[in-house]
Amino acid sequence: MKLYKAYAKVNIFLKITGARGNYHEIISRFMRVDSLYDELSFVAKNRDDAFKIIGEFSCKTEQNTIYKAYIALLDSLDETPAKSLKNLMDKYAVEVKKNIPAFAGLGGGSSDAATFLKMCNEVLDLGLSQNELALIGLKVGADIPFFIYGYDSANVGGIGEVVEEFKEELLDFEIFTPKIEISTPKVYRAYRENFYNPIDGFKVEKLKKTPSLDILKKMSADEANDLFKPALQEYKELKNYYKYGYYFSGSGSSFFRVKERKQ
Ligand SMILES: C[C@](O)(CO)[C@H](O)COP(=O)(O)OP(=O)(O)OC[C@H]1O[C@@H](n2ccc(N)nc2=O)[C@H](O)[C@@H]1O
Ligand SMILES: Nc1ncnc2c1ncn2[C@@H]1O[C@H](COP(=O)(O)OP(=O)(O)OP(=O)(O)O)[C@@H](O)[C@H]1O
Repeated sequence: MKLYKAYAKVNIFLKITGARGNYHEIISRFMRVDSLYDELSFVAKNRDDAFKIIGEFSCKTEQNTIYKAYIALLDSLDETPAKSLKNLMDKYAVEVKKNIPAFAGLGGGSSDAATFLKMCNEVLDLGLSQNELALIGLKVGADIPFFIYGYDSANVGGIGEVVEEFKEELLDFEIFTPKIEISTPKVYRAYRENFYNPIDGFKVEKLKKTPSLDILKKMSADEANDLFKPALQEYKELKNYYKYGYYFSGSGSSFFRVKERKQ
């Protein structure tokens, strides 16, 4: 069966622009990490088994983003395509070769979910547009729309649903992920309680136009990512891993820097 790659991402910058209920509106440059991906495929399974995910996961199937994406997709479909989807998942398991670390700020779970949605759309010929898939994905996680569109680089806004391609060369990253299980809601909560200071529209427009390499030359790690300071506050041990010249991805715990321009 065909292998599908679910790439990781890094957040070159991540600035908060406001609040929306329990969520935060952001402006962030997402870049795909070409060298780090999970591999997903459909493999034949016993018809009697329930929805099955094969792979090394620390969570139950019901909590897996792939399962949540399946439920969200089922909910969005009319009766006939919903039946085909159920039929597909009766016959096949989703096998995942997990390479992207979890709790890493690299979007592993989100990328798996997005890839699963795209696989179903392709295999069942559901005819869903990228916008439709992104909206279904958004119900499962804020990072999923970026992975649906599959751009190398994009400015991501709203809570994650506004994805605008940014044309630039893909960069090659060196990444390290401290073994700290960072909770994304906890970091956002700490930001809201102690660091809340949304940036203005003028700065947003400037950031959106600046190439990623320039951002990384001009900004320090804490200037580039509004979640770095709250993460340091909530996870004191993070400080021991920080190395000068590295940047913080998402809510962590990964740090990255550019290796070289991709040939
Ligand atoms: C940190 C990032 O990964 C950066 O790309 C994302 O902003 C978070 O994306 P994610 O992990 O897919 O987030 P979700 O699983 O949708 O949300 C987890 C929790 O993070 C917080 N959250 C998430 C996204 C966002 N724009 N504002 C938030 O405040 C909310 O408390 C939410 O309940
Ligand atoms: N498909 C999946 N891959 C990895 N972890 C998953 C998946 N589905 C659910 N999880 C659970 O989600 C948590 C971590 O999620 P994930 O791998 O997406 O990392 P993350 O670093 O939080 O991602 P993000 O970049 O969005 O912050 C763990 O509790 C893990 O058990």
